[in-house]
Amino acid sequence: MFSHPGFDHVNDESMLDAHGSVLLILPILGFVGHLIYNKYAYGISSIPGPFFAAYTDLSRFLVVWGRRPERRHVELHKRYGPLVRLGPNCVSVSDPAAIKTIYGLASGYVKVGPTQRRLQPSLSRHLSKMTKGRRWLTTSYEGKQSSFYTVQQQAVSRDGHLLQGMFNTTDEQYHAMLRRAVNNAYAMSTLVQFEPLVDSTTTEFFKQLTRRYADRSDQICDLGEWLQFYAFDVIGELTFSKRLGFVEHGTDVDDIISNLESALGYFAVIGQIPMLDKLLMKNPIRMYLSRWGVINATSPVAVFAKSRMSSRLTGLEEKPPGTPWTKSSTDTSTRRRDFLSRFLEAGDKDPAFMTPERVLSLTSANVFAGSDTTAITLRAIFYYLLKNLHTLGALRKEIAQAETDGVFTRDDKLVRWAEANSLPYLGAVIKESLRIHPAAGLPLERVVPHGGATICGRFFPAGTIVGCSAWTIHRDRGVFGEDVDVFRPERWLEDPVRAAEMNQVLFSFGAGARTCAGKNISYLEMYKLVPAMLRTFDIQLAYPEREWKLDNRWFVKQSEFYVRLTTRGTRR
Ligand code: HEM
Repeated sequence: MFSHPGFDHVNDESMLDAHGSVLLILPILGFVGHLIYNKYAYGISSIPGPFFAAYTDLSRFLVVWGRRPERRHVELHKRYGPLVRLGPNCVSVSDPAAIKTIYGLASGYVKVGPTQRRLQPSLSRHLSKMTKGRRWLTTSYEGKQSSFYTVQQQAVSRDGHLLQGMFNTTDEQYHAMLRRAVNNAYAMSTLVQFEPLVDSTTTEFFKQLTRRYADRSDQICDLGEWLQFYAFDVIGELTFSKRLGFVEHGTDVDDIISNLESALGYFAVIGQIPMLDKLLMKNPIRMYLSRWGVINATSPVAVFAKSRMSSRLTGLEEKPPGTPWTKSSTDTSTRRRDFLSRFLEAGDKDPAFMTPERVLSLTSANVFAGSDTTAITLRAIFYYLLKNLHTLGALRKEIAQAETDGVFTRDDKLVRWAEANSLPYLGAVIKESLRIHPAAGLPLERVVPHGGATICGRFFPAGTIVGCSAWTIHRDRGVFGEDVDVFRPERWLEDPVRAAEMNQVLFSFGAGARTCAGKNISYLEMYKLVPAMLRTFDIQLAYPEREWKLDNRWFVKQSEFYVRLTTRGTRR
């Protein structure tokens, strides 16, 4: 056979070129195929949304990365209507009527969410036969795949053991048992017993503000930061009977605020592409290094909660997870009626279920879910009052009237819960602040249950991630009125029927089985602090022409909220 060396060379080169091209083209084809699959395989291709959102979760990842997703979500719903596709398998819903459907007690929507491919049922059944039901090949929406909420489960010990708390657990049965065991601690009827714990922090808070800022023309107070110190110390008092020292020292004790902030930023962004969590925070190598003591992967919140609990309990550090701890029998503080003592009582009733680790998870959940959120709402209350001076005037008038009527019975300027509760305008201010600036700034994701569901007249296959965000729900003009962008507490007082309707869809605390456990506690804090603060100080914006800054890392945190303080009446 004739063969010319030059030709061989040419053939080799073209073979190589062909191989190279195939190697290049195959991944491109795979990638394009993957994008097209994303667009059509989830059965929601007709839901409108930004172009790239249908093809890749990178789209919503970048929106959250930009730190103002709540603003973007409001814009998107204005443009596309009540249903917006945020990702290949993720839909944001802004119709208030959908709250009942998605979050209703018997709705069957849960916090578990798939990130792996969800196959159409027929294809899934077929593949299941082919693979003899092996799950890893036939990914379904059931099971414990990573999701927005599992990203938030953090390591509780160096061995990488994850803490399943009330807020972040995706096991609904476990959640129901946990919540049932401690529901009493959060009940309205226990609030009165918590009052002294709130009062002691409030007294210290006013003492520090007076000493550092009041009546000093050279001193500007970062009220936003101080309200955060306050909220953290209150949660410390309520949970551990131990103020954590934020207010006394005017500083971020043990860097817990900044640590929590970083964690929240991570949860928000990585929660959009949850499988990244396995490469980053829950990377097996990272966990391995932690087990070997090279790094420490334990969550700062868990470390913080553990160290606060250690003075009340012995043997916490040494025992492996799951073994009971012993209460220090000589420590009378265990009898205090704070959250920890209530959780421990639940442990006495059912030691097999309420293990030390679960008590730790409950105390951590309080710190995680109850500090930043309350600080954010308190900031919103004061900021909007100061930006809308007529509302501040109306609230001051109500407080002055209560003063004249002898409603307030304490010798200091603090206000009892029952007294504050009798102030309707105060209630309206709090509700309006919760409406206009909800703490949680992302859709609260849930998974459409078996059989699929109809939302806003559209069918969604089982496994679709759907969620409402308070930021879009609260801008529904049908429910809240045409002036949704205006801070107007009066809307809550004008018409009782309308107010009841608004109350029904106020979504700041979520809804249904996973609604905020600490809602009553946060009302207790807000109802007590706001009138007491206004009775103690005159407050003015230091820079009335400036706006605060917002940063949405799951919770929409405000900064640059500066005020001047003047003491009212006689100093205490
Ligand atoms: C104004 C203050 C607060 C706001 C706006 C708020 C908001 C929320 C929201 C939106 C959820 C539901 C999250 C979801 O569905 O994914 C939630 C859950 C939760 N919150 Fe709050 N919260 C506040 C204060 C508190 C306080 C003070 C505590 C503790 C004392 C607390 C403890 C919890 C817990 C334990 C959960 C999980 C409930 C469950 O899944 O059963 N929160 N909160």
